Amino acid sequence: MTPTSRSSVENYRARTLTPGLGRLIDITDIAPSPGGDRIAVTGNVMDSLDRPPHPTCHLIEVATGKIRRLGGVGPSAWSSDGTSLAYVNTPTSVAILDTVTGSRRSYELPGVIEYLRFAPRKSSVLAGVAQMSADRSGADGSGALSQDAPPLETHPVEDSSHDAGWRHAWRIDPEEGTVCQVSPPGWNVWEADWCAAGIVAVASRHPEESAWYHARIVMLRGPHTPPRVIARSAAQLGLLCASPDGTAIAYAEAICSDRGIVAGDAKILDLHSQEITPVDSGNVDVTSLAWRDESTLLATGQCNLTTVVAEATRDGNWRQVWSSEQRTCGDWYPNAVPIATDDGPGFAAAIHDYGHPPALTIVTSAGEHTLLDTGNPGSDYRRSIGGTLHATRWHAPDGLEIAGLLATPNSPPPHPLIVLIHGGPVAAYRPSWNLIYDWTPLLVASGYAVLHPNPRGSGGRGQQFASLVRGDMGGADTHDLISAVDALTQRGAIDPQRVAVTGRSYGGYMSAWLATQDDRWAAAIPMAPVTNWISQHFTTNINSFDEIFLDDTVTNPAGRFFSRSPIFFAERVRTPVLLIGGGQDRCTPPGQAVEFHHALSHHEKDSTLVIYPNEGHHINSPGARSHLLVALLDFLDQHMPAAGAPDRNRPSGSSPLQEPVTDNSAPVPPAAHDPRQAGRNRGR
Ligand SMILES: CSCC[C@H](NC=O)C(=O)N[C@@H](CO)C(=O)O
Repeated sequence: MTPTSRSSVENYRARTLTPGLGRLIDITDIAPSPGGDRIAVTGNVMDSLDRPPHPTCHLIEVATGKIRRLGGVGPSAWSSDGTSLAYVNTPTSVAILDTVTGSRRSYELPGVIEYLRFAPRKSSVLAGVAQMSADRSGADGSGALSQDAPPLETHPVEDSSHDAGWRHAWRIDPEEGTVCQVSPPGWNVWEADWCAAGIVAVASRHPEESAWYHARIVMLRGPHTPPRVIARSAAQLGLLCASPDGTAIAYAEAICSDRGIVAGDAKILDLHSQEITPVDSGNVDVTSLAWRDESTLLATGQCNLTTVVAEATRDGNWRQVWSSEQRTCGDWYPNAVPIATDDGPGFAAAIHDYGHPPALTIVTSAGEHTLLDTGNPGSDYRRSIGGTLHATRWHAPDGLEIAGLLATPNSPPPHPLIVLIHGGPVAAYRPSWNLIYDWTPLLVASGYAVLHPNPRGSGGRGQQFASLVRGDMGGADTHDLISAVDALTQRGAIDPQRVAVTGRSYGGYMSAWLATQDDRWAAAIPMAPVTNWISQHFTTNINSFDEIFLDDTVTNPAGRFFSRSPIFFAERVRTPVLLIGGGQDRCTPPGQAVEFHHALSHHEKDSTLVIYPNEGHHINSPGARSHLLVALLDFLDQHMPAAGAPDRNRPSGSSPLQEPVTDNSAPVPPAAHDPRQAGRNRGR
């Protein structure tokens, strides 16, 4: 670790984060009251630079913008008369606040509460409860849900005592003061909502993450009766919500690679007639659904790089009410919720773009009204050093147009380039504040252009486009990425001698794979990668994923489990490789990075391995994150220094990232981020 990169990262973190300490820095859940006069908001607050942000609920008065901190960890739900607000108070308890009297009662549940739904016109609350041993989704960072459990001493996915935790639906009855499980044993409930006949759910017969890929929509019939299946799909099912009168449900049918990252075709199922009406959203992949009233849904979606908000009626008609190619809302994908306003029906969303962090905004036909802006001098500073983001398009060798977002320093081109490949593969970039990973502004400020490509298989371009990666991972999408580098070179935007490839999860797989397929890369940095689909199949908690997306069986020796695994082509690699993994990752276990490192070392290639013992699929703790960024900058600087990168001979403090800050943070405690396992092999 060079002191220069270290001080760059520490200064970057201090200057971008310190001004936001103690304040909301993002918005993760928005719940408007039925009358639209108040909005319950959950967002993250960071108290100190060396602790991860924590979620907190707030209540905002729409007329005045007055904000009250409720505490709790969210999310929340309103009763239909607007007099009660339920919110997750601690990970395992729900608070129900009487907003008229101010009194509050708390209900303890036997696990981690993931979502809440108030029964229409009643006081009961439905809670989705996951047992402590249940897995987080890969999209949520993987690892066990239990925050307090000590890190496992053994390799987590090989620990046979690890019992997959179940997820169940529970009912809280405030009038009786009781809580009870309402889903039957033997059925795992991923999502649920009230309906006229009881409760509808996305459910599967097994609790493991892998079972989600085959989940169905069921009608729950109490804790002692098997549910009745009411909808199934060859793809995945999500975004379930029931109409306020409980007579219909809306959901999305989508090709998904991750639980919680859903973009697809919206459907409405009439629970009485059993008739399913497709919503005609055209080229828009639907990413969130919420009923405005008995007959109208507010839907959000992505169409290529554009974010779309629309209203859909029960007969499947679609009317766009807002769209932007420059701004977006939501987290992994666009998200917005309906709100009643004096100007008529509107929507509330956390709107952001590459230059502005999320701002809670109410949008009506009369215009936009910002209620809460999470911007602060730290985000202003980040904008000032983060360069410019442009949409860019190129053609793959087979003629298919591919789109992406290119972030460039404000210095003249050509720039050294980092190709930052998103995970999934069915996810997508759009012009958002964090561009999924939150690394781009630092890389741009260090002198690198960063390409965020949406190769075939990405979300937001329809189910046919998403399906192009099924049975062909590491196939045509490889050429979508290579052709991007060719196009940017031809346009004079980048220096082809200094191109790195990186990404996490599926992006980590593609980074390792590209290093085996082409020698043009100056550096490859696969993070949480898959490098051997065969061992991945037997160690991951989502082995349905590889079967679906390789469209093959692990026992086929001539099949894609072999032919698309980077490890079997390690001898071809000419690129220096830095492999990163999380010790608690159950999605792409750390063994995937370890195996590739050993294979590269066996062939005397230049490989470095860093495993963070206490991290999951995402590297979240501030210490490990800082270590990762320093390792990344050092590796890039070593193999493809940026012209505008800090000059090693320049005195500290003379580059934008090294200016001393007045309110500096404490240095990162070394014990928090010392990699347990780090190896280096200097190859030929
Ligand atoms: C390559 S195996 C699984 C990869 C994972 N997708 C499914 O779980 C993945 O790429 N996750 C992304 C999110 O899309 C990530 O960034 O973690």
